Amino acid sequence: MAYKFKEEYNIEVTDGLQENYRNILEGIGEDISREGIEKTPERASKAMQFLTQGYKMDGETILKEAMFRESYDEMVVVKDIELYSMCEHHMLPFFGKAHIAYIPNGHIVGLSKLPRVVDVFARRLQVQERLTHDILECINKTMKPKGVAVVIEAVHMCMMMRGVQKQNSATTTSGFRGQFEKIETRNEFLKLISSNLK
Ligand SMILES: Nc1nc2c(ncn2[C@@H]2O[C@H](COP(=O)(O)OP(=O)(O)OP(=O)(O)O)[C@@H](O)[C@H]2O)c(=O)[nH]1
Ligand SMILES: [Zn+2]
Repeated sequence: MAYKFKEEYNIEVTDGLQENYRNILEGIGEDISREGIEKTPERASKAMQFLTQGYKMDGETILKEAMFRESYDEMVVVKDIELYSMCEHHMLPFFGKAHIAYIPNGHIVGLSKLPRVVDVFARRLQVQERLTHDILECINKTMKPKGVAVVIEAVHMCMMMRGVQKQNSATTTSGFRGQFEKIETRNEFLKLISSNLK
């Protein structure tokens, strides 16, 4: 169960980050001794460790914990997996949904492991394209399915709160391997993820 983030923080990392957060607060003109801010460096340090816990996780190990031999060879789709990540350019959140499909090749995987793999790669500094690719390749390499597809739809705070300040634009990225490279299979997946069935 190495992938479960325990609320245990490395003291040296926490101390190092706290020092830096103190500098940031001073840098923006905050009074670091006022009551509301006093503990903020420690809180922010722990929050940042939580949000980047994916660096310590391994997607392959997670998938292998629940791969079961099974002859089912139709498409399996897990859609609307919520994700929270941070862009590597501004360290601001981007968030949205991931949709994953695979076609088994002798093995199925525990359904919860797919959202866990999303978190492994989302809980780091990312760009949406690489996040999509990381998830795709992890599933492809570990499960060797007949096909795998990943679509991510997300909004980026760095485009909303600052910069171009566009509130209504969303970004879609996708990746397809194996049988999903065929247009009919890809279309079936895209149709399934656009249905409202919950
Ligand atoms: N391709 C891609 N770009 C991203 C992602 N997240 C943020 N960005 C972009 O990264 C770019 C960084 O561009 P720079 O010109 O170096 O940074 P900047 O001056 O802050 O740019 P603006 O955001 O346009 O103000 C921006 O265009 C962001 O919109 C992502 O996941 N994928
Ligand atoms: Zn950004």
